[in-house]
Amino acid sequence: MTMLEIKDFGKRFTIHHLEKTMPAIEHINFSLEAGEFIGIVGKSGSGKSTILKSIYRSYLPDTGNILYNSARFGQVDLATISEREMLYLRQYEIGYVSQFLNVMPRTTCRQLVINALLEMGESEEVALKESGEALTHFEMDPKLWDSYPNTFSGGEKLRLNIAMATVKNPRLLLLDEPTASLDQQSKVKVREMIEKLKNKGTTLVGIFHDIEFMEGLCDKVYDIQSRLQTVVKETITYES
Ligand SMILES: Nc1ncnc2c1ncn2[C@@H]1O[C@H](COP(=O)(O)OP(=O)(O)OP(=O)(O)O)[C@@H](O)[C@H]1O
Repeated sequence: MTMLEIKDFGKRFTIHHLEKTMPAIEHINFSLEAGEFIGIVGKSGSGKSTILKSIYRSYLPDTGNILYNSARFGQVDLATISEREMLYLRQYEIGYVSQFLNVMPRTTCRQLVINALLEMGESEEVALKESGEALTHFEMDPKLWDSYPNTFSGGEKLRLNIAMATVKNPRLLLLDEPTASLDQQSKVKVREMIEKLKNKGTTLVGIFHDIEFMEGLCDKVYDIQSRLQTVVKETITYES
C-alpha cells in the first residue's frame, strides 16, 4: 500500500521587503510504501525542511499534491485537506520531530510525554508508565523529569521532542535532523527507536546531515539535486 506520494510538489516564498517571490523548491516527486523509510539528501538551502514542513502542513504547497493514505480518512491530499482534518492527523497519525521544541509553557517534561499518550486515548496509568520508559530510553536525567523544558540544553530538548513523538507510535513520522545536537550515545538511542518504530510499521521520512546514521536504516534515498529516488535496501522476504 502506498502511504505517501509527493507529486510535482513546489513551494515559493514571498520576501515582502524585497517585493519578490522566489521558488524554494519545485518538481519534487517521490513515493513511499507503508513501513518504508526514505532519507532526503541535498545541499544546504535546497529545500529539504520545506518538503517536511509541507507534509506536516506548516507550509502550504504552491503546486502539486501530497497524497497520504490516512487510517481515518482514506487517501487525502495534505495540500488541500481541511484544517480540522489536518489537526486530527497531527494528533493521531502524523508525527514531526525537529531540532526546535515548541510546547505548552509551564508543563513539565514528564507531563508533556504523558499528554502525548493521553491524546492517543491511553489511560493515565499506561501514560505514566510509558512516559517513564520513554524518558529512560532517551537517557533523560530523572532530575529533569519534573522540570520545565525551557531551560533544557539543545540535546535535552531534542530528546524530549523525540520521546513525545515516538511514544505515539505514529503511522507517519517526519524527522528533520533529529540527531543534530546529539552525542554518539544519544544518536544510537534515536536509531534504536527508529528501528523499533519501523518494526511496528511506521513509515518515515527523514533528513540527516549525518549520512552514516542513515546507512542500513533507509530503504530509499531521494536526492534533491538529481530529483532521483533510489532504492538502497531491498526488503528481504523469507518464504515459509
Ligand atoms: N519561511 C520562509 N520564508 C522565506 N524563505 C524561506 C522560508 N523557509 C525556507 N526558505 C528558503 O527556502 C529555501 C529552502 O530552505 P530549507 O530550509 O527547506 O532548506 P534545507 O535544504 O532544509 O536547508 P539546511 O540543510 O540548511 O537546513 C532556502 O533558500 C530558504 O532560505
